Amino acid sequence: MSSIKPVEWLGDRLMIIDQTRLPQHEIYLELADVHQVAEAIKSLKVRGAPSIGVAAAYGIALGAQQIETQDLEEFRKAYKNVSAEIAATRPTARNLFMAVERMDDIVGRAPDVISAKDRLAAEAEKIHDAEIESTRLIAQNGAALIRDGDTILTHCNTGPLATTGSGTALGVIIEAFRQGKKIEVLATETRPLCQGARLTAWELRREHVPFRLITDSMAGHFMKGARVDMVVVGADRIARNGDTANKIGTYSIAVLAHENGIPFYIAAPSTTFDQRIATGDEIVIEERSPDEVTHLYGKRTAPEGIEVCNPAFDVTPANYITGFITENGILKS
Ligand SMILES: CSC[C@@H](O)[C@@H](O)C(=O)COP(=O)(O)O
Repeated sequence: MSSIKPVEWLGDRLMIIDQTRLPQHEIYLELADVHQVAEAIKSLKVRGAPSIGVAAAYGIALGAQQIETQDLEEFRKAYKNVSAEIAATRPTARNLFMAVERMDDIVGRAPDVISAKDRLAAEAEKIHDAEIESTRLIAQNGAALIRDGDTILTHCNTGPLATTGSGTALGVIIEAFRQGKKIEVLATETRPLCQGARLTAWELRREHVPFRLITDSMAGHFMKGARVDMVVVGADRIARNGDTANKIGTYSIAVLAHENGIPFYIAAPSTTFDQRIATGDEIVIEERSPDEVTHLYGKRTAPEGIEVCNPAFDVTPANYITGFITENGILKS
């Protein structure tokens, strides 16, 4: 089985797998400029906090490469637009802003245009390599929490597609399975865009991990019946006090886990932790198009002309979180 490369730097363009077309179509797209990268992030062709951060870094490196001047001040002015275009794509994932800040810092310190461009490309590769290594360690650290015979519930998609590496929550699950533990997974559909049904189901099947797909509203039913031993999900941004933004629906699952005495873990690299914000109240929640709610797989399911809410994420208060599985070990909440 070939390994998935959700984001690949080709030196003068970026290749991604179009996650909006999975699982029916495995299509790779070549993105030739920063505008195409920004559009791919906005439209979720590339998605999941670590993958967004990696694509953002390469997008900025690509945009900078295409600035034609040799004058450093002019270059820095044009670079600001490149960086701002990427920063404006999606507001919630900390990884995106971590990447933007690191790239901005490189430009601020470069002595000339040629070295700025070279160092930006090198920095993007460094960010990419670090996410791959972090998720490898997260998978190992988290797998130790899983016992033989466990049923694990997960939400959204947090595998290789979402991370460019082993995955966060899904990486933990896949690693436990590879270690020979007999586990079963309950994967939620994850409305409105069905990252669970489309992407997690695709990734688990590729890995031959036994799983069953459930709709989001079935989670409580399975937890109450003592048929879930552990919940593990990913994160888009974690505040200093441990409040965690993740895919919409995560908060409901955390409350249900708490009510039923089931451990609830967040798996995330240090690049998702935001030291600048004290609590989850400061996290900006992305509001996406109403079409994502009124339509399912491109087909309208709701009447025309109605009011719709579509927050892409919610915040789970730290007191519902048993612990954080990171590359540096398990942090208790
Ligand atoms: C390892 S990915 C962690 C999160 O980014 C993931 O759980 C999630 O919420 C993804 O949301 P998405 O809107 O699909 O980018």
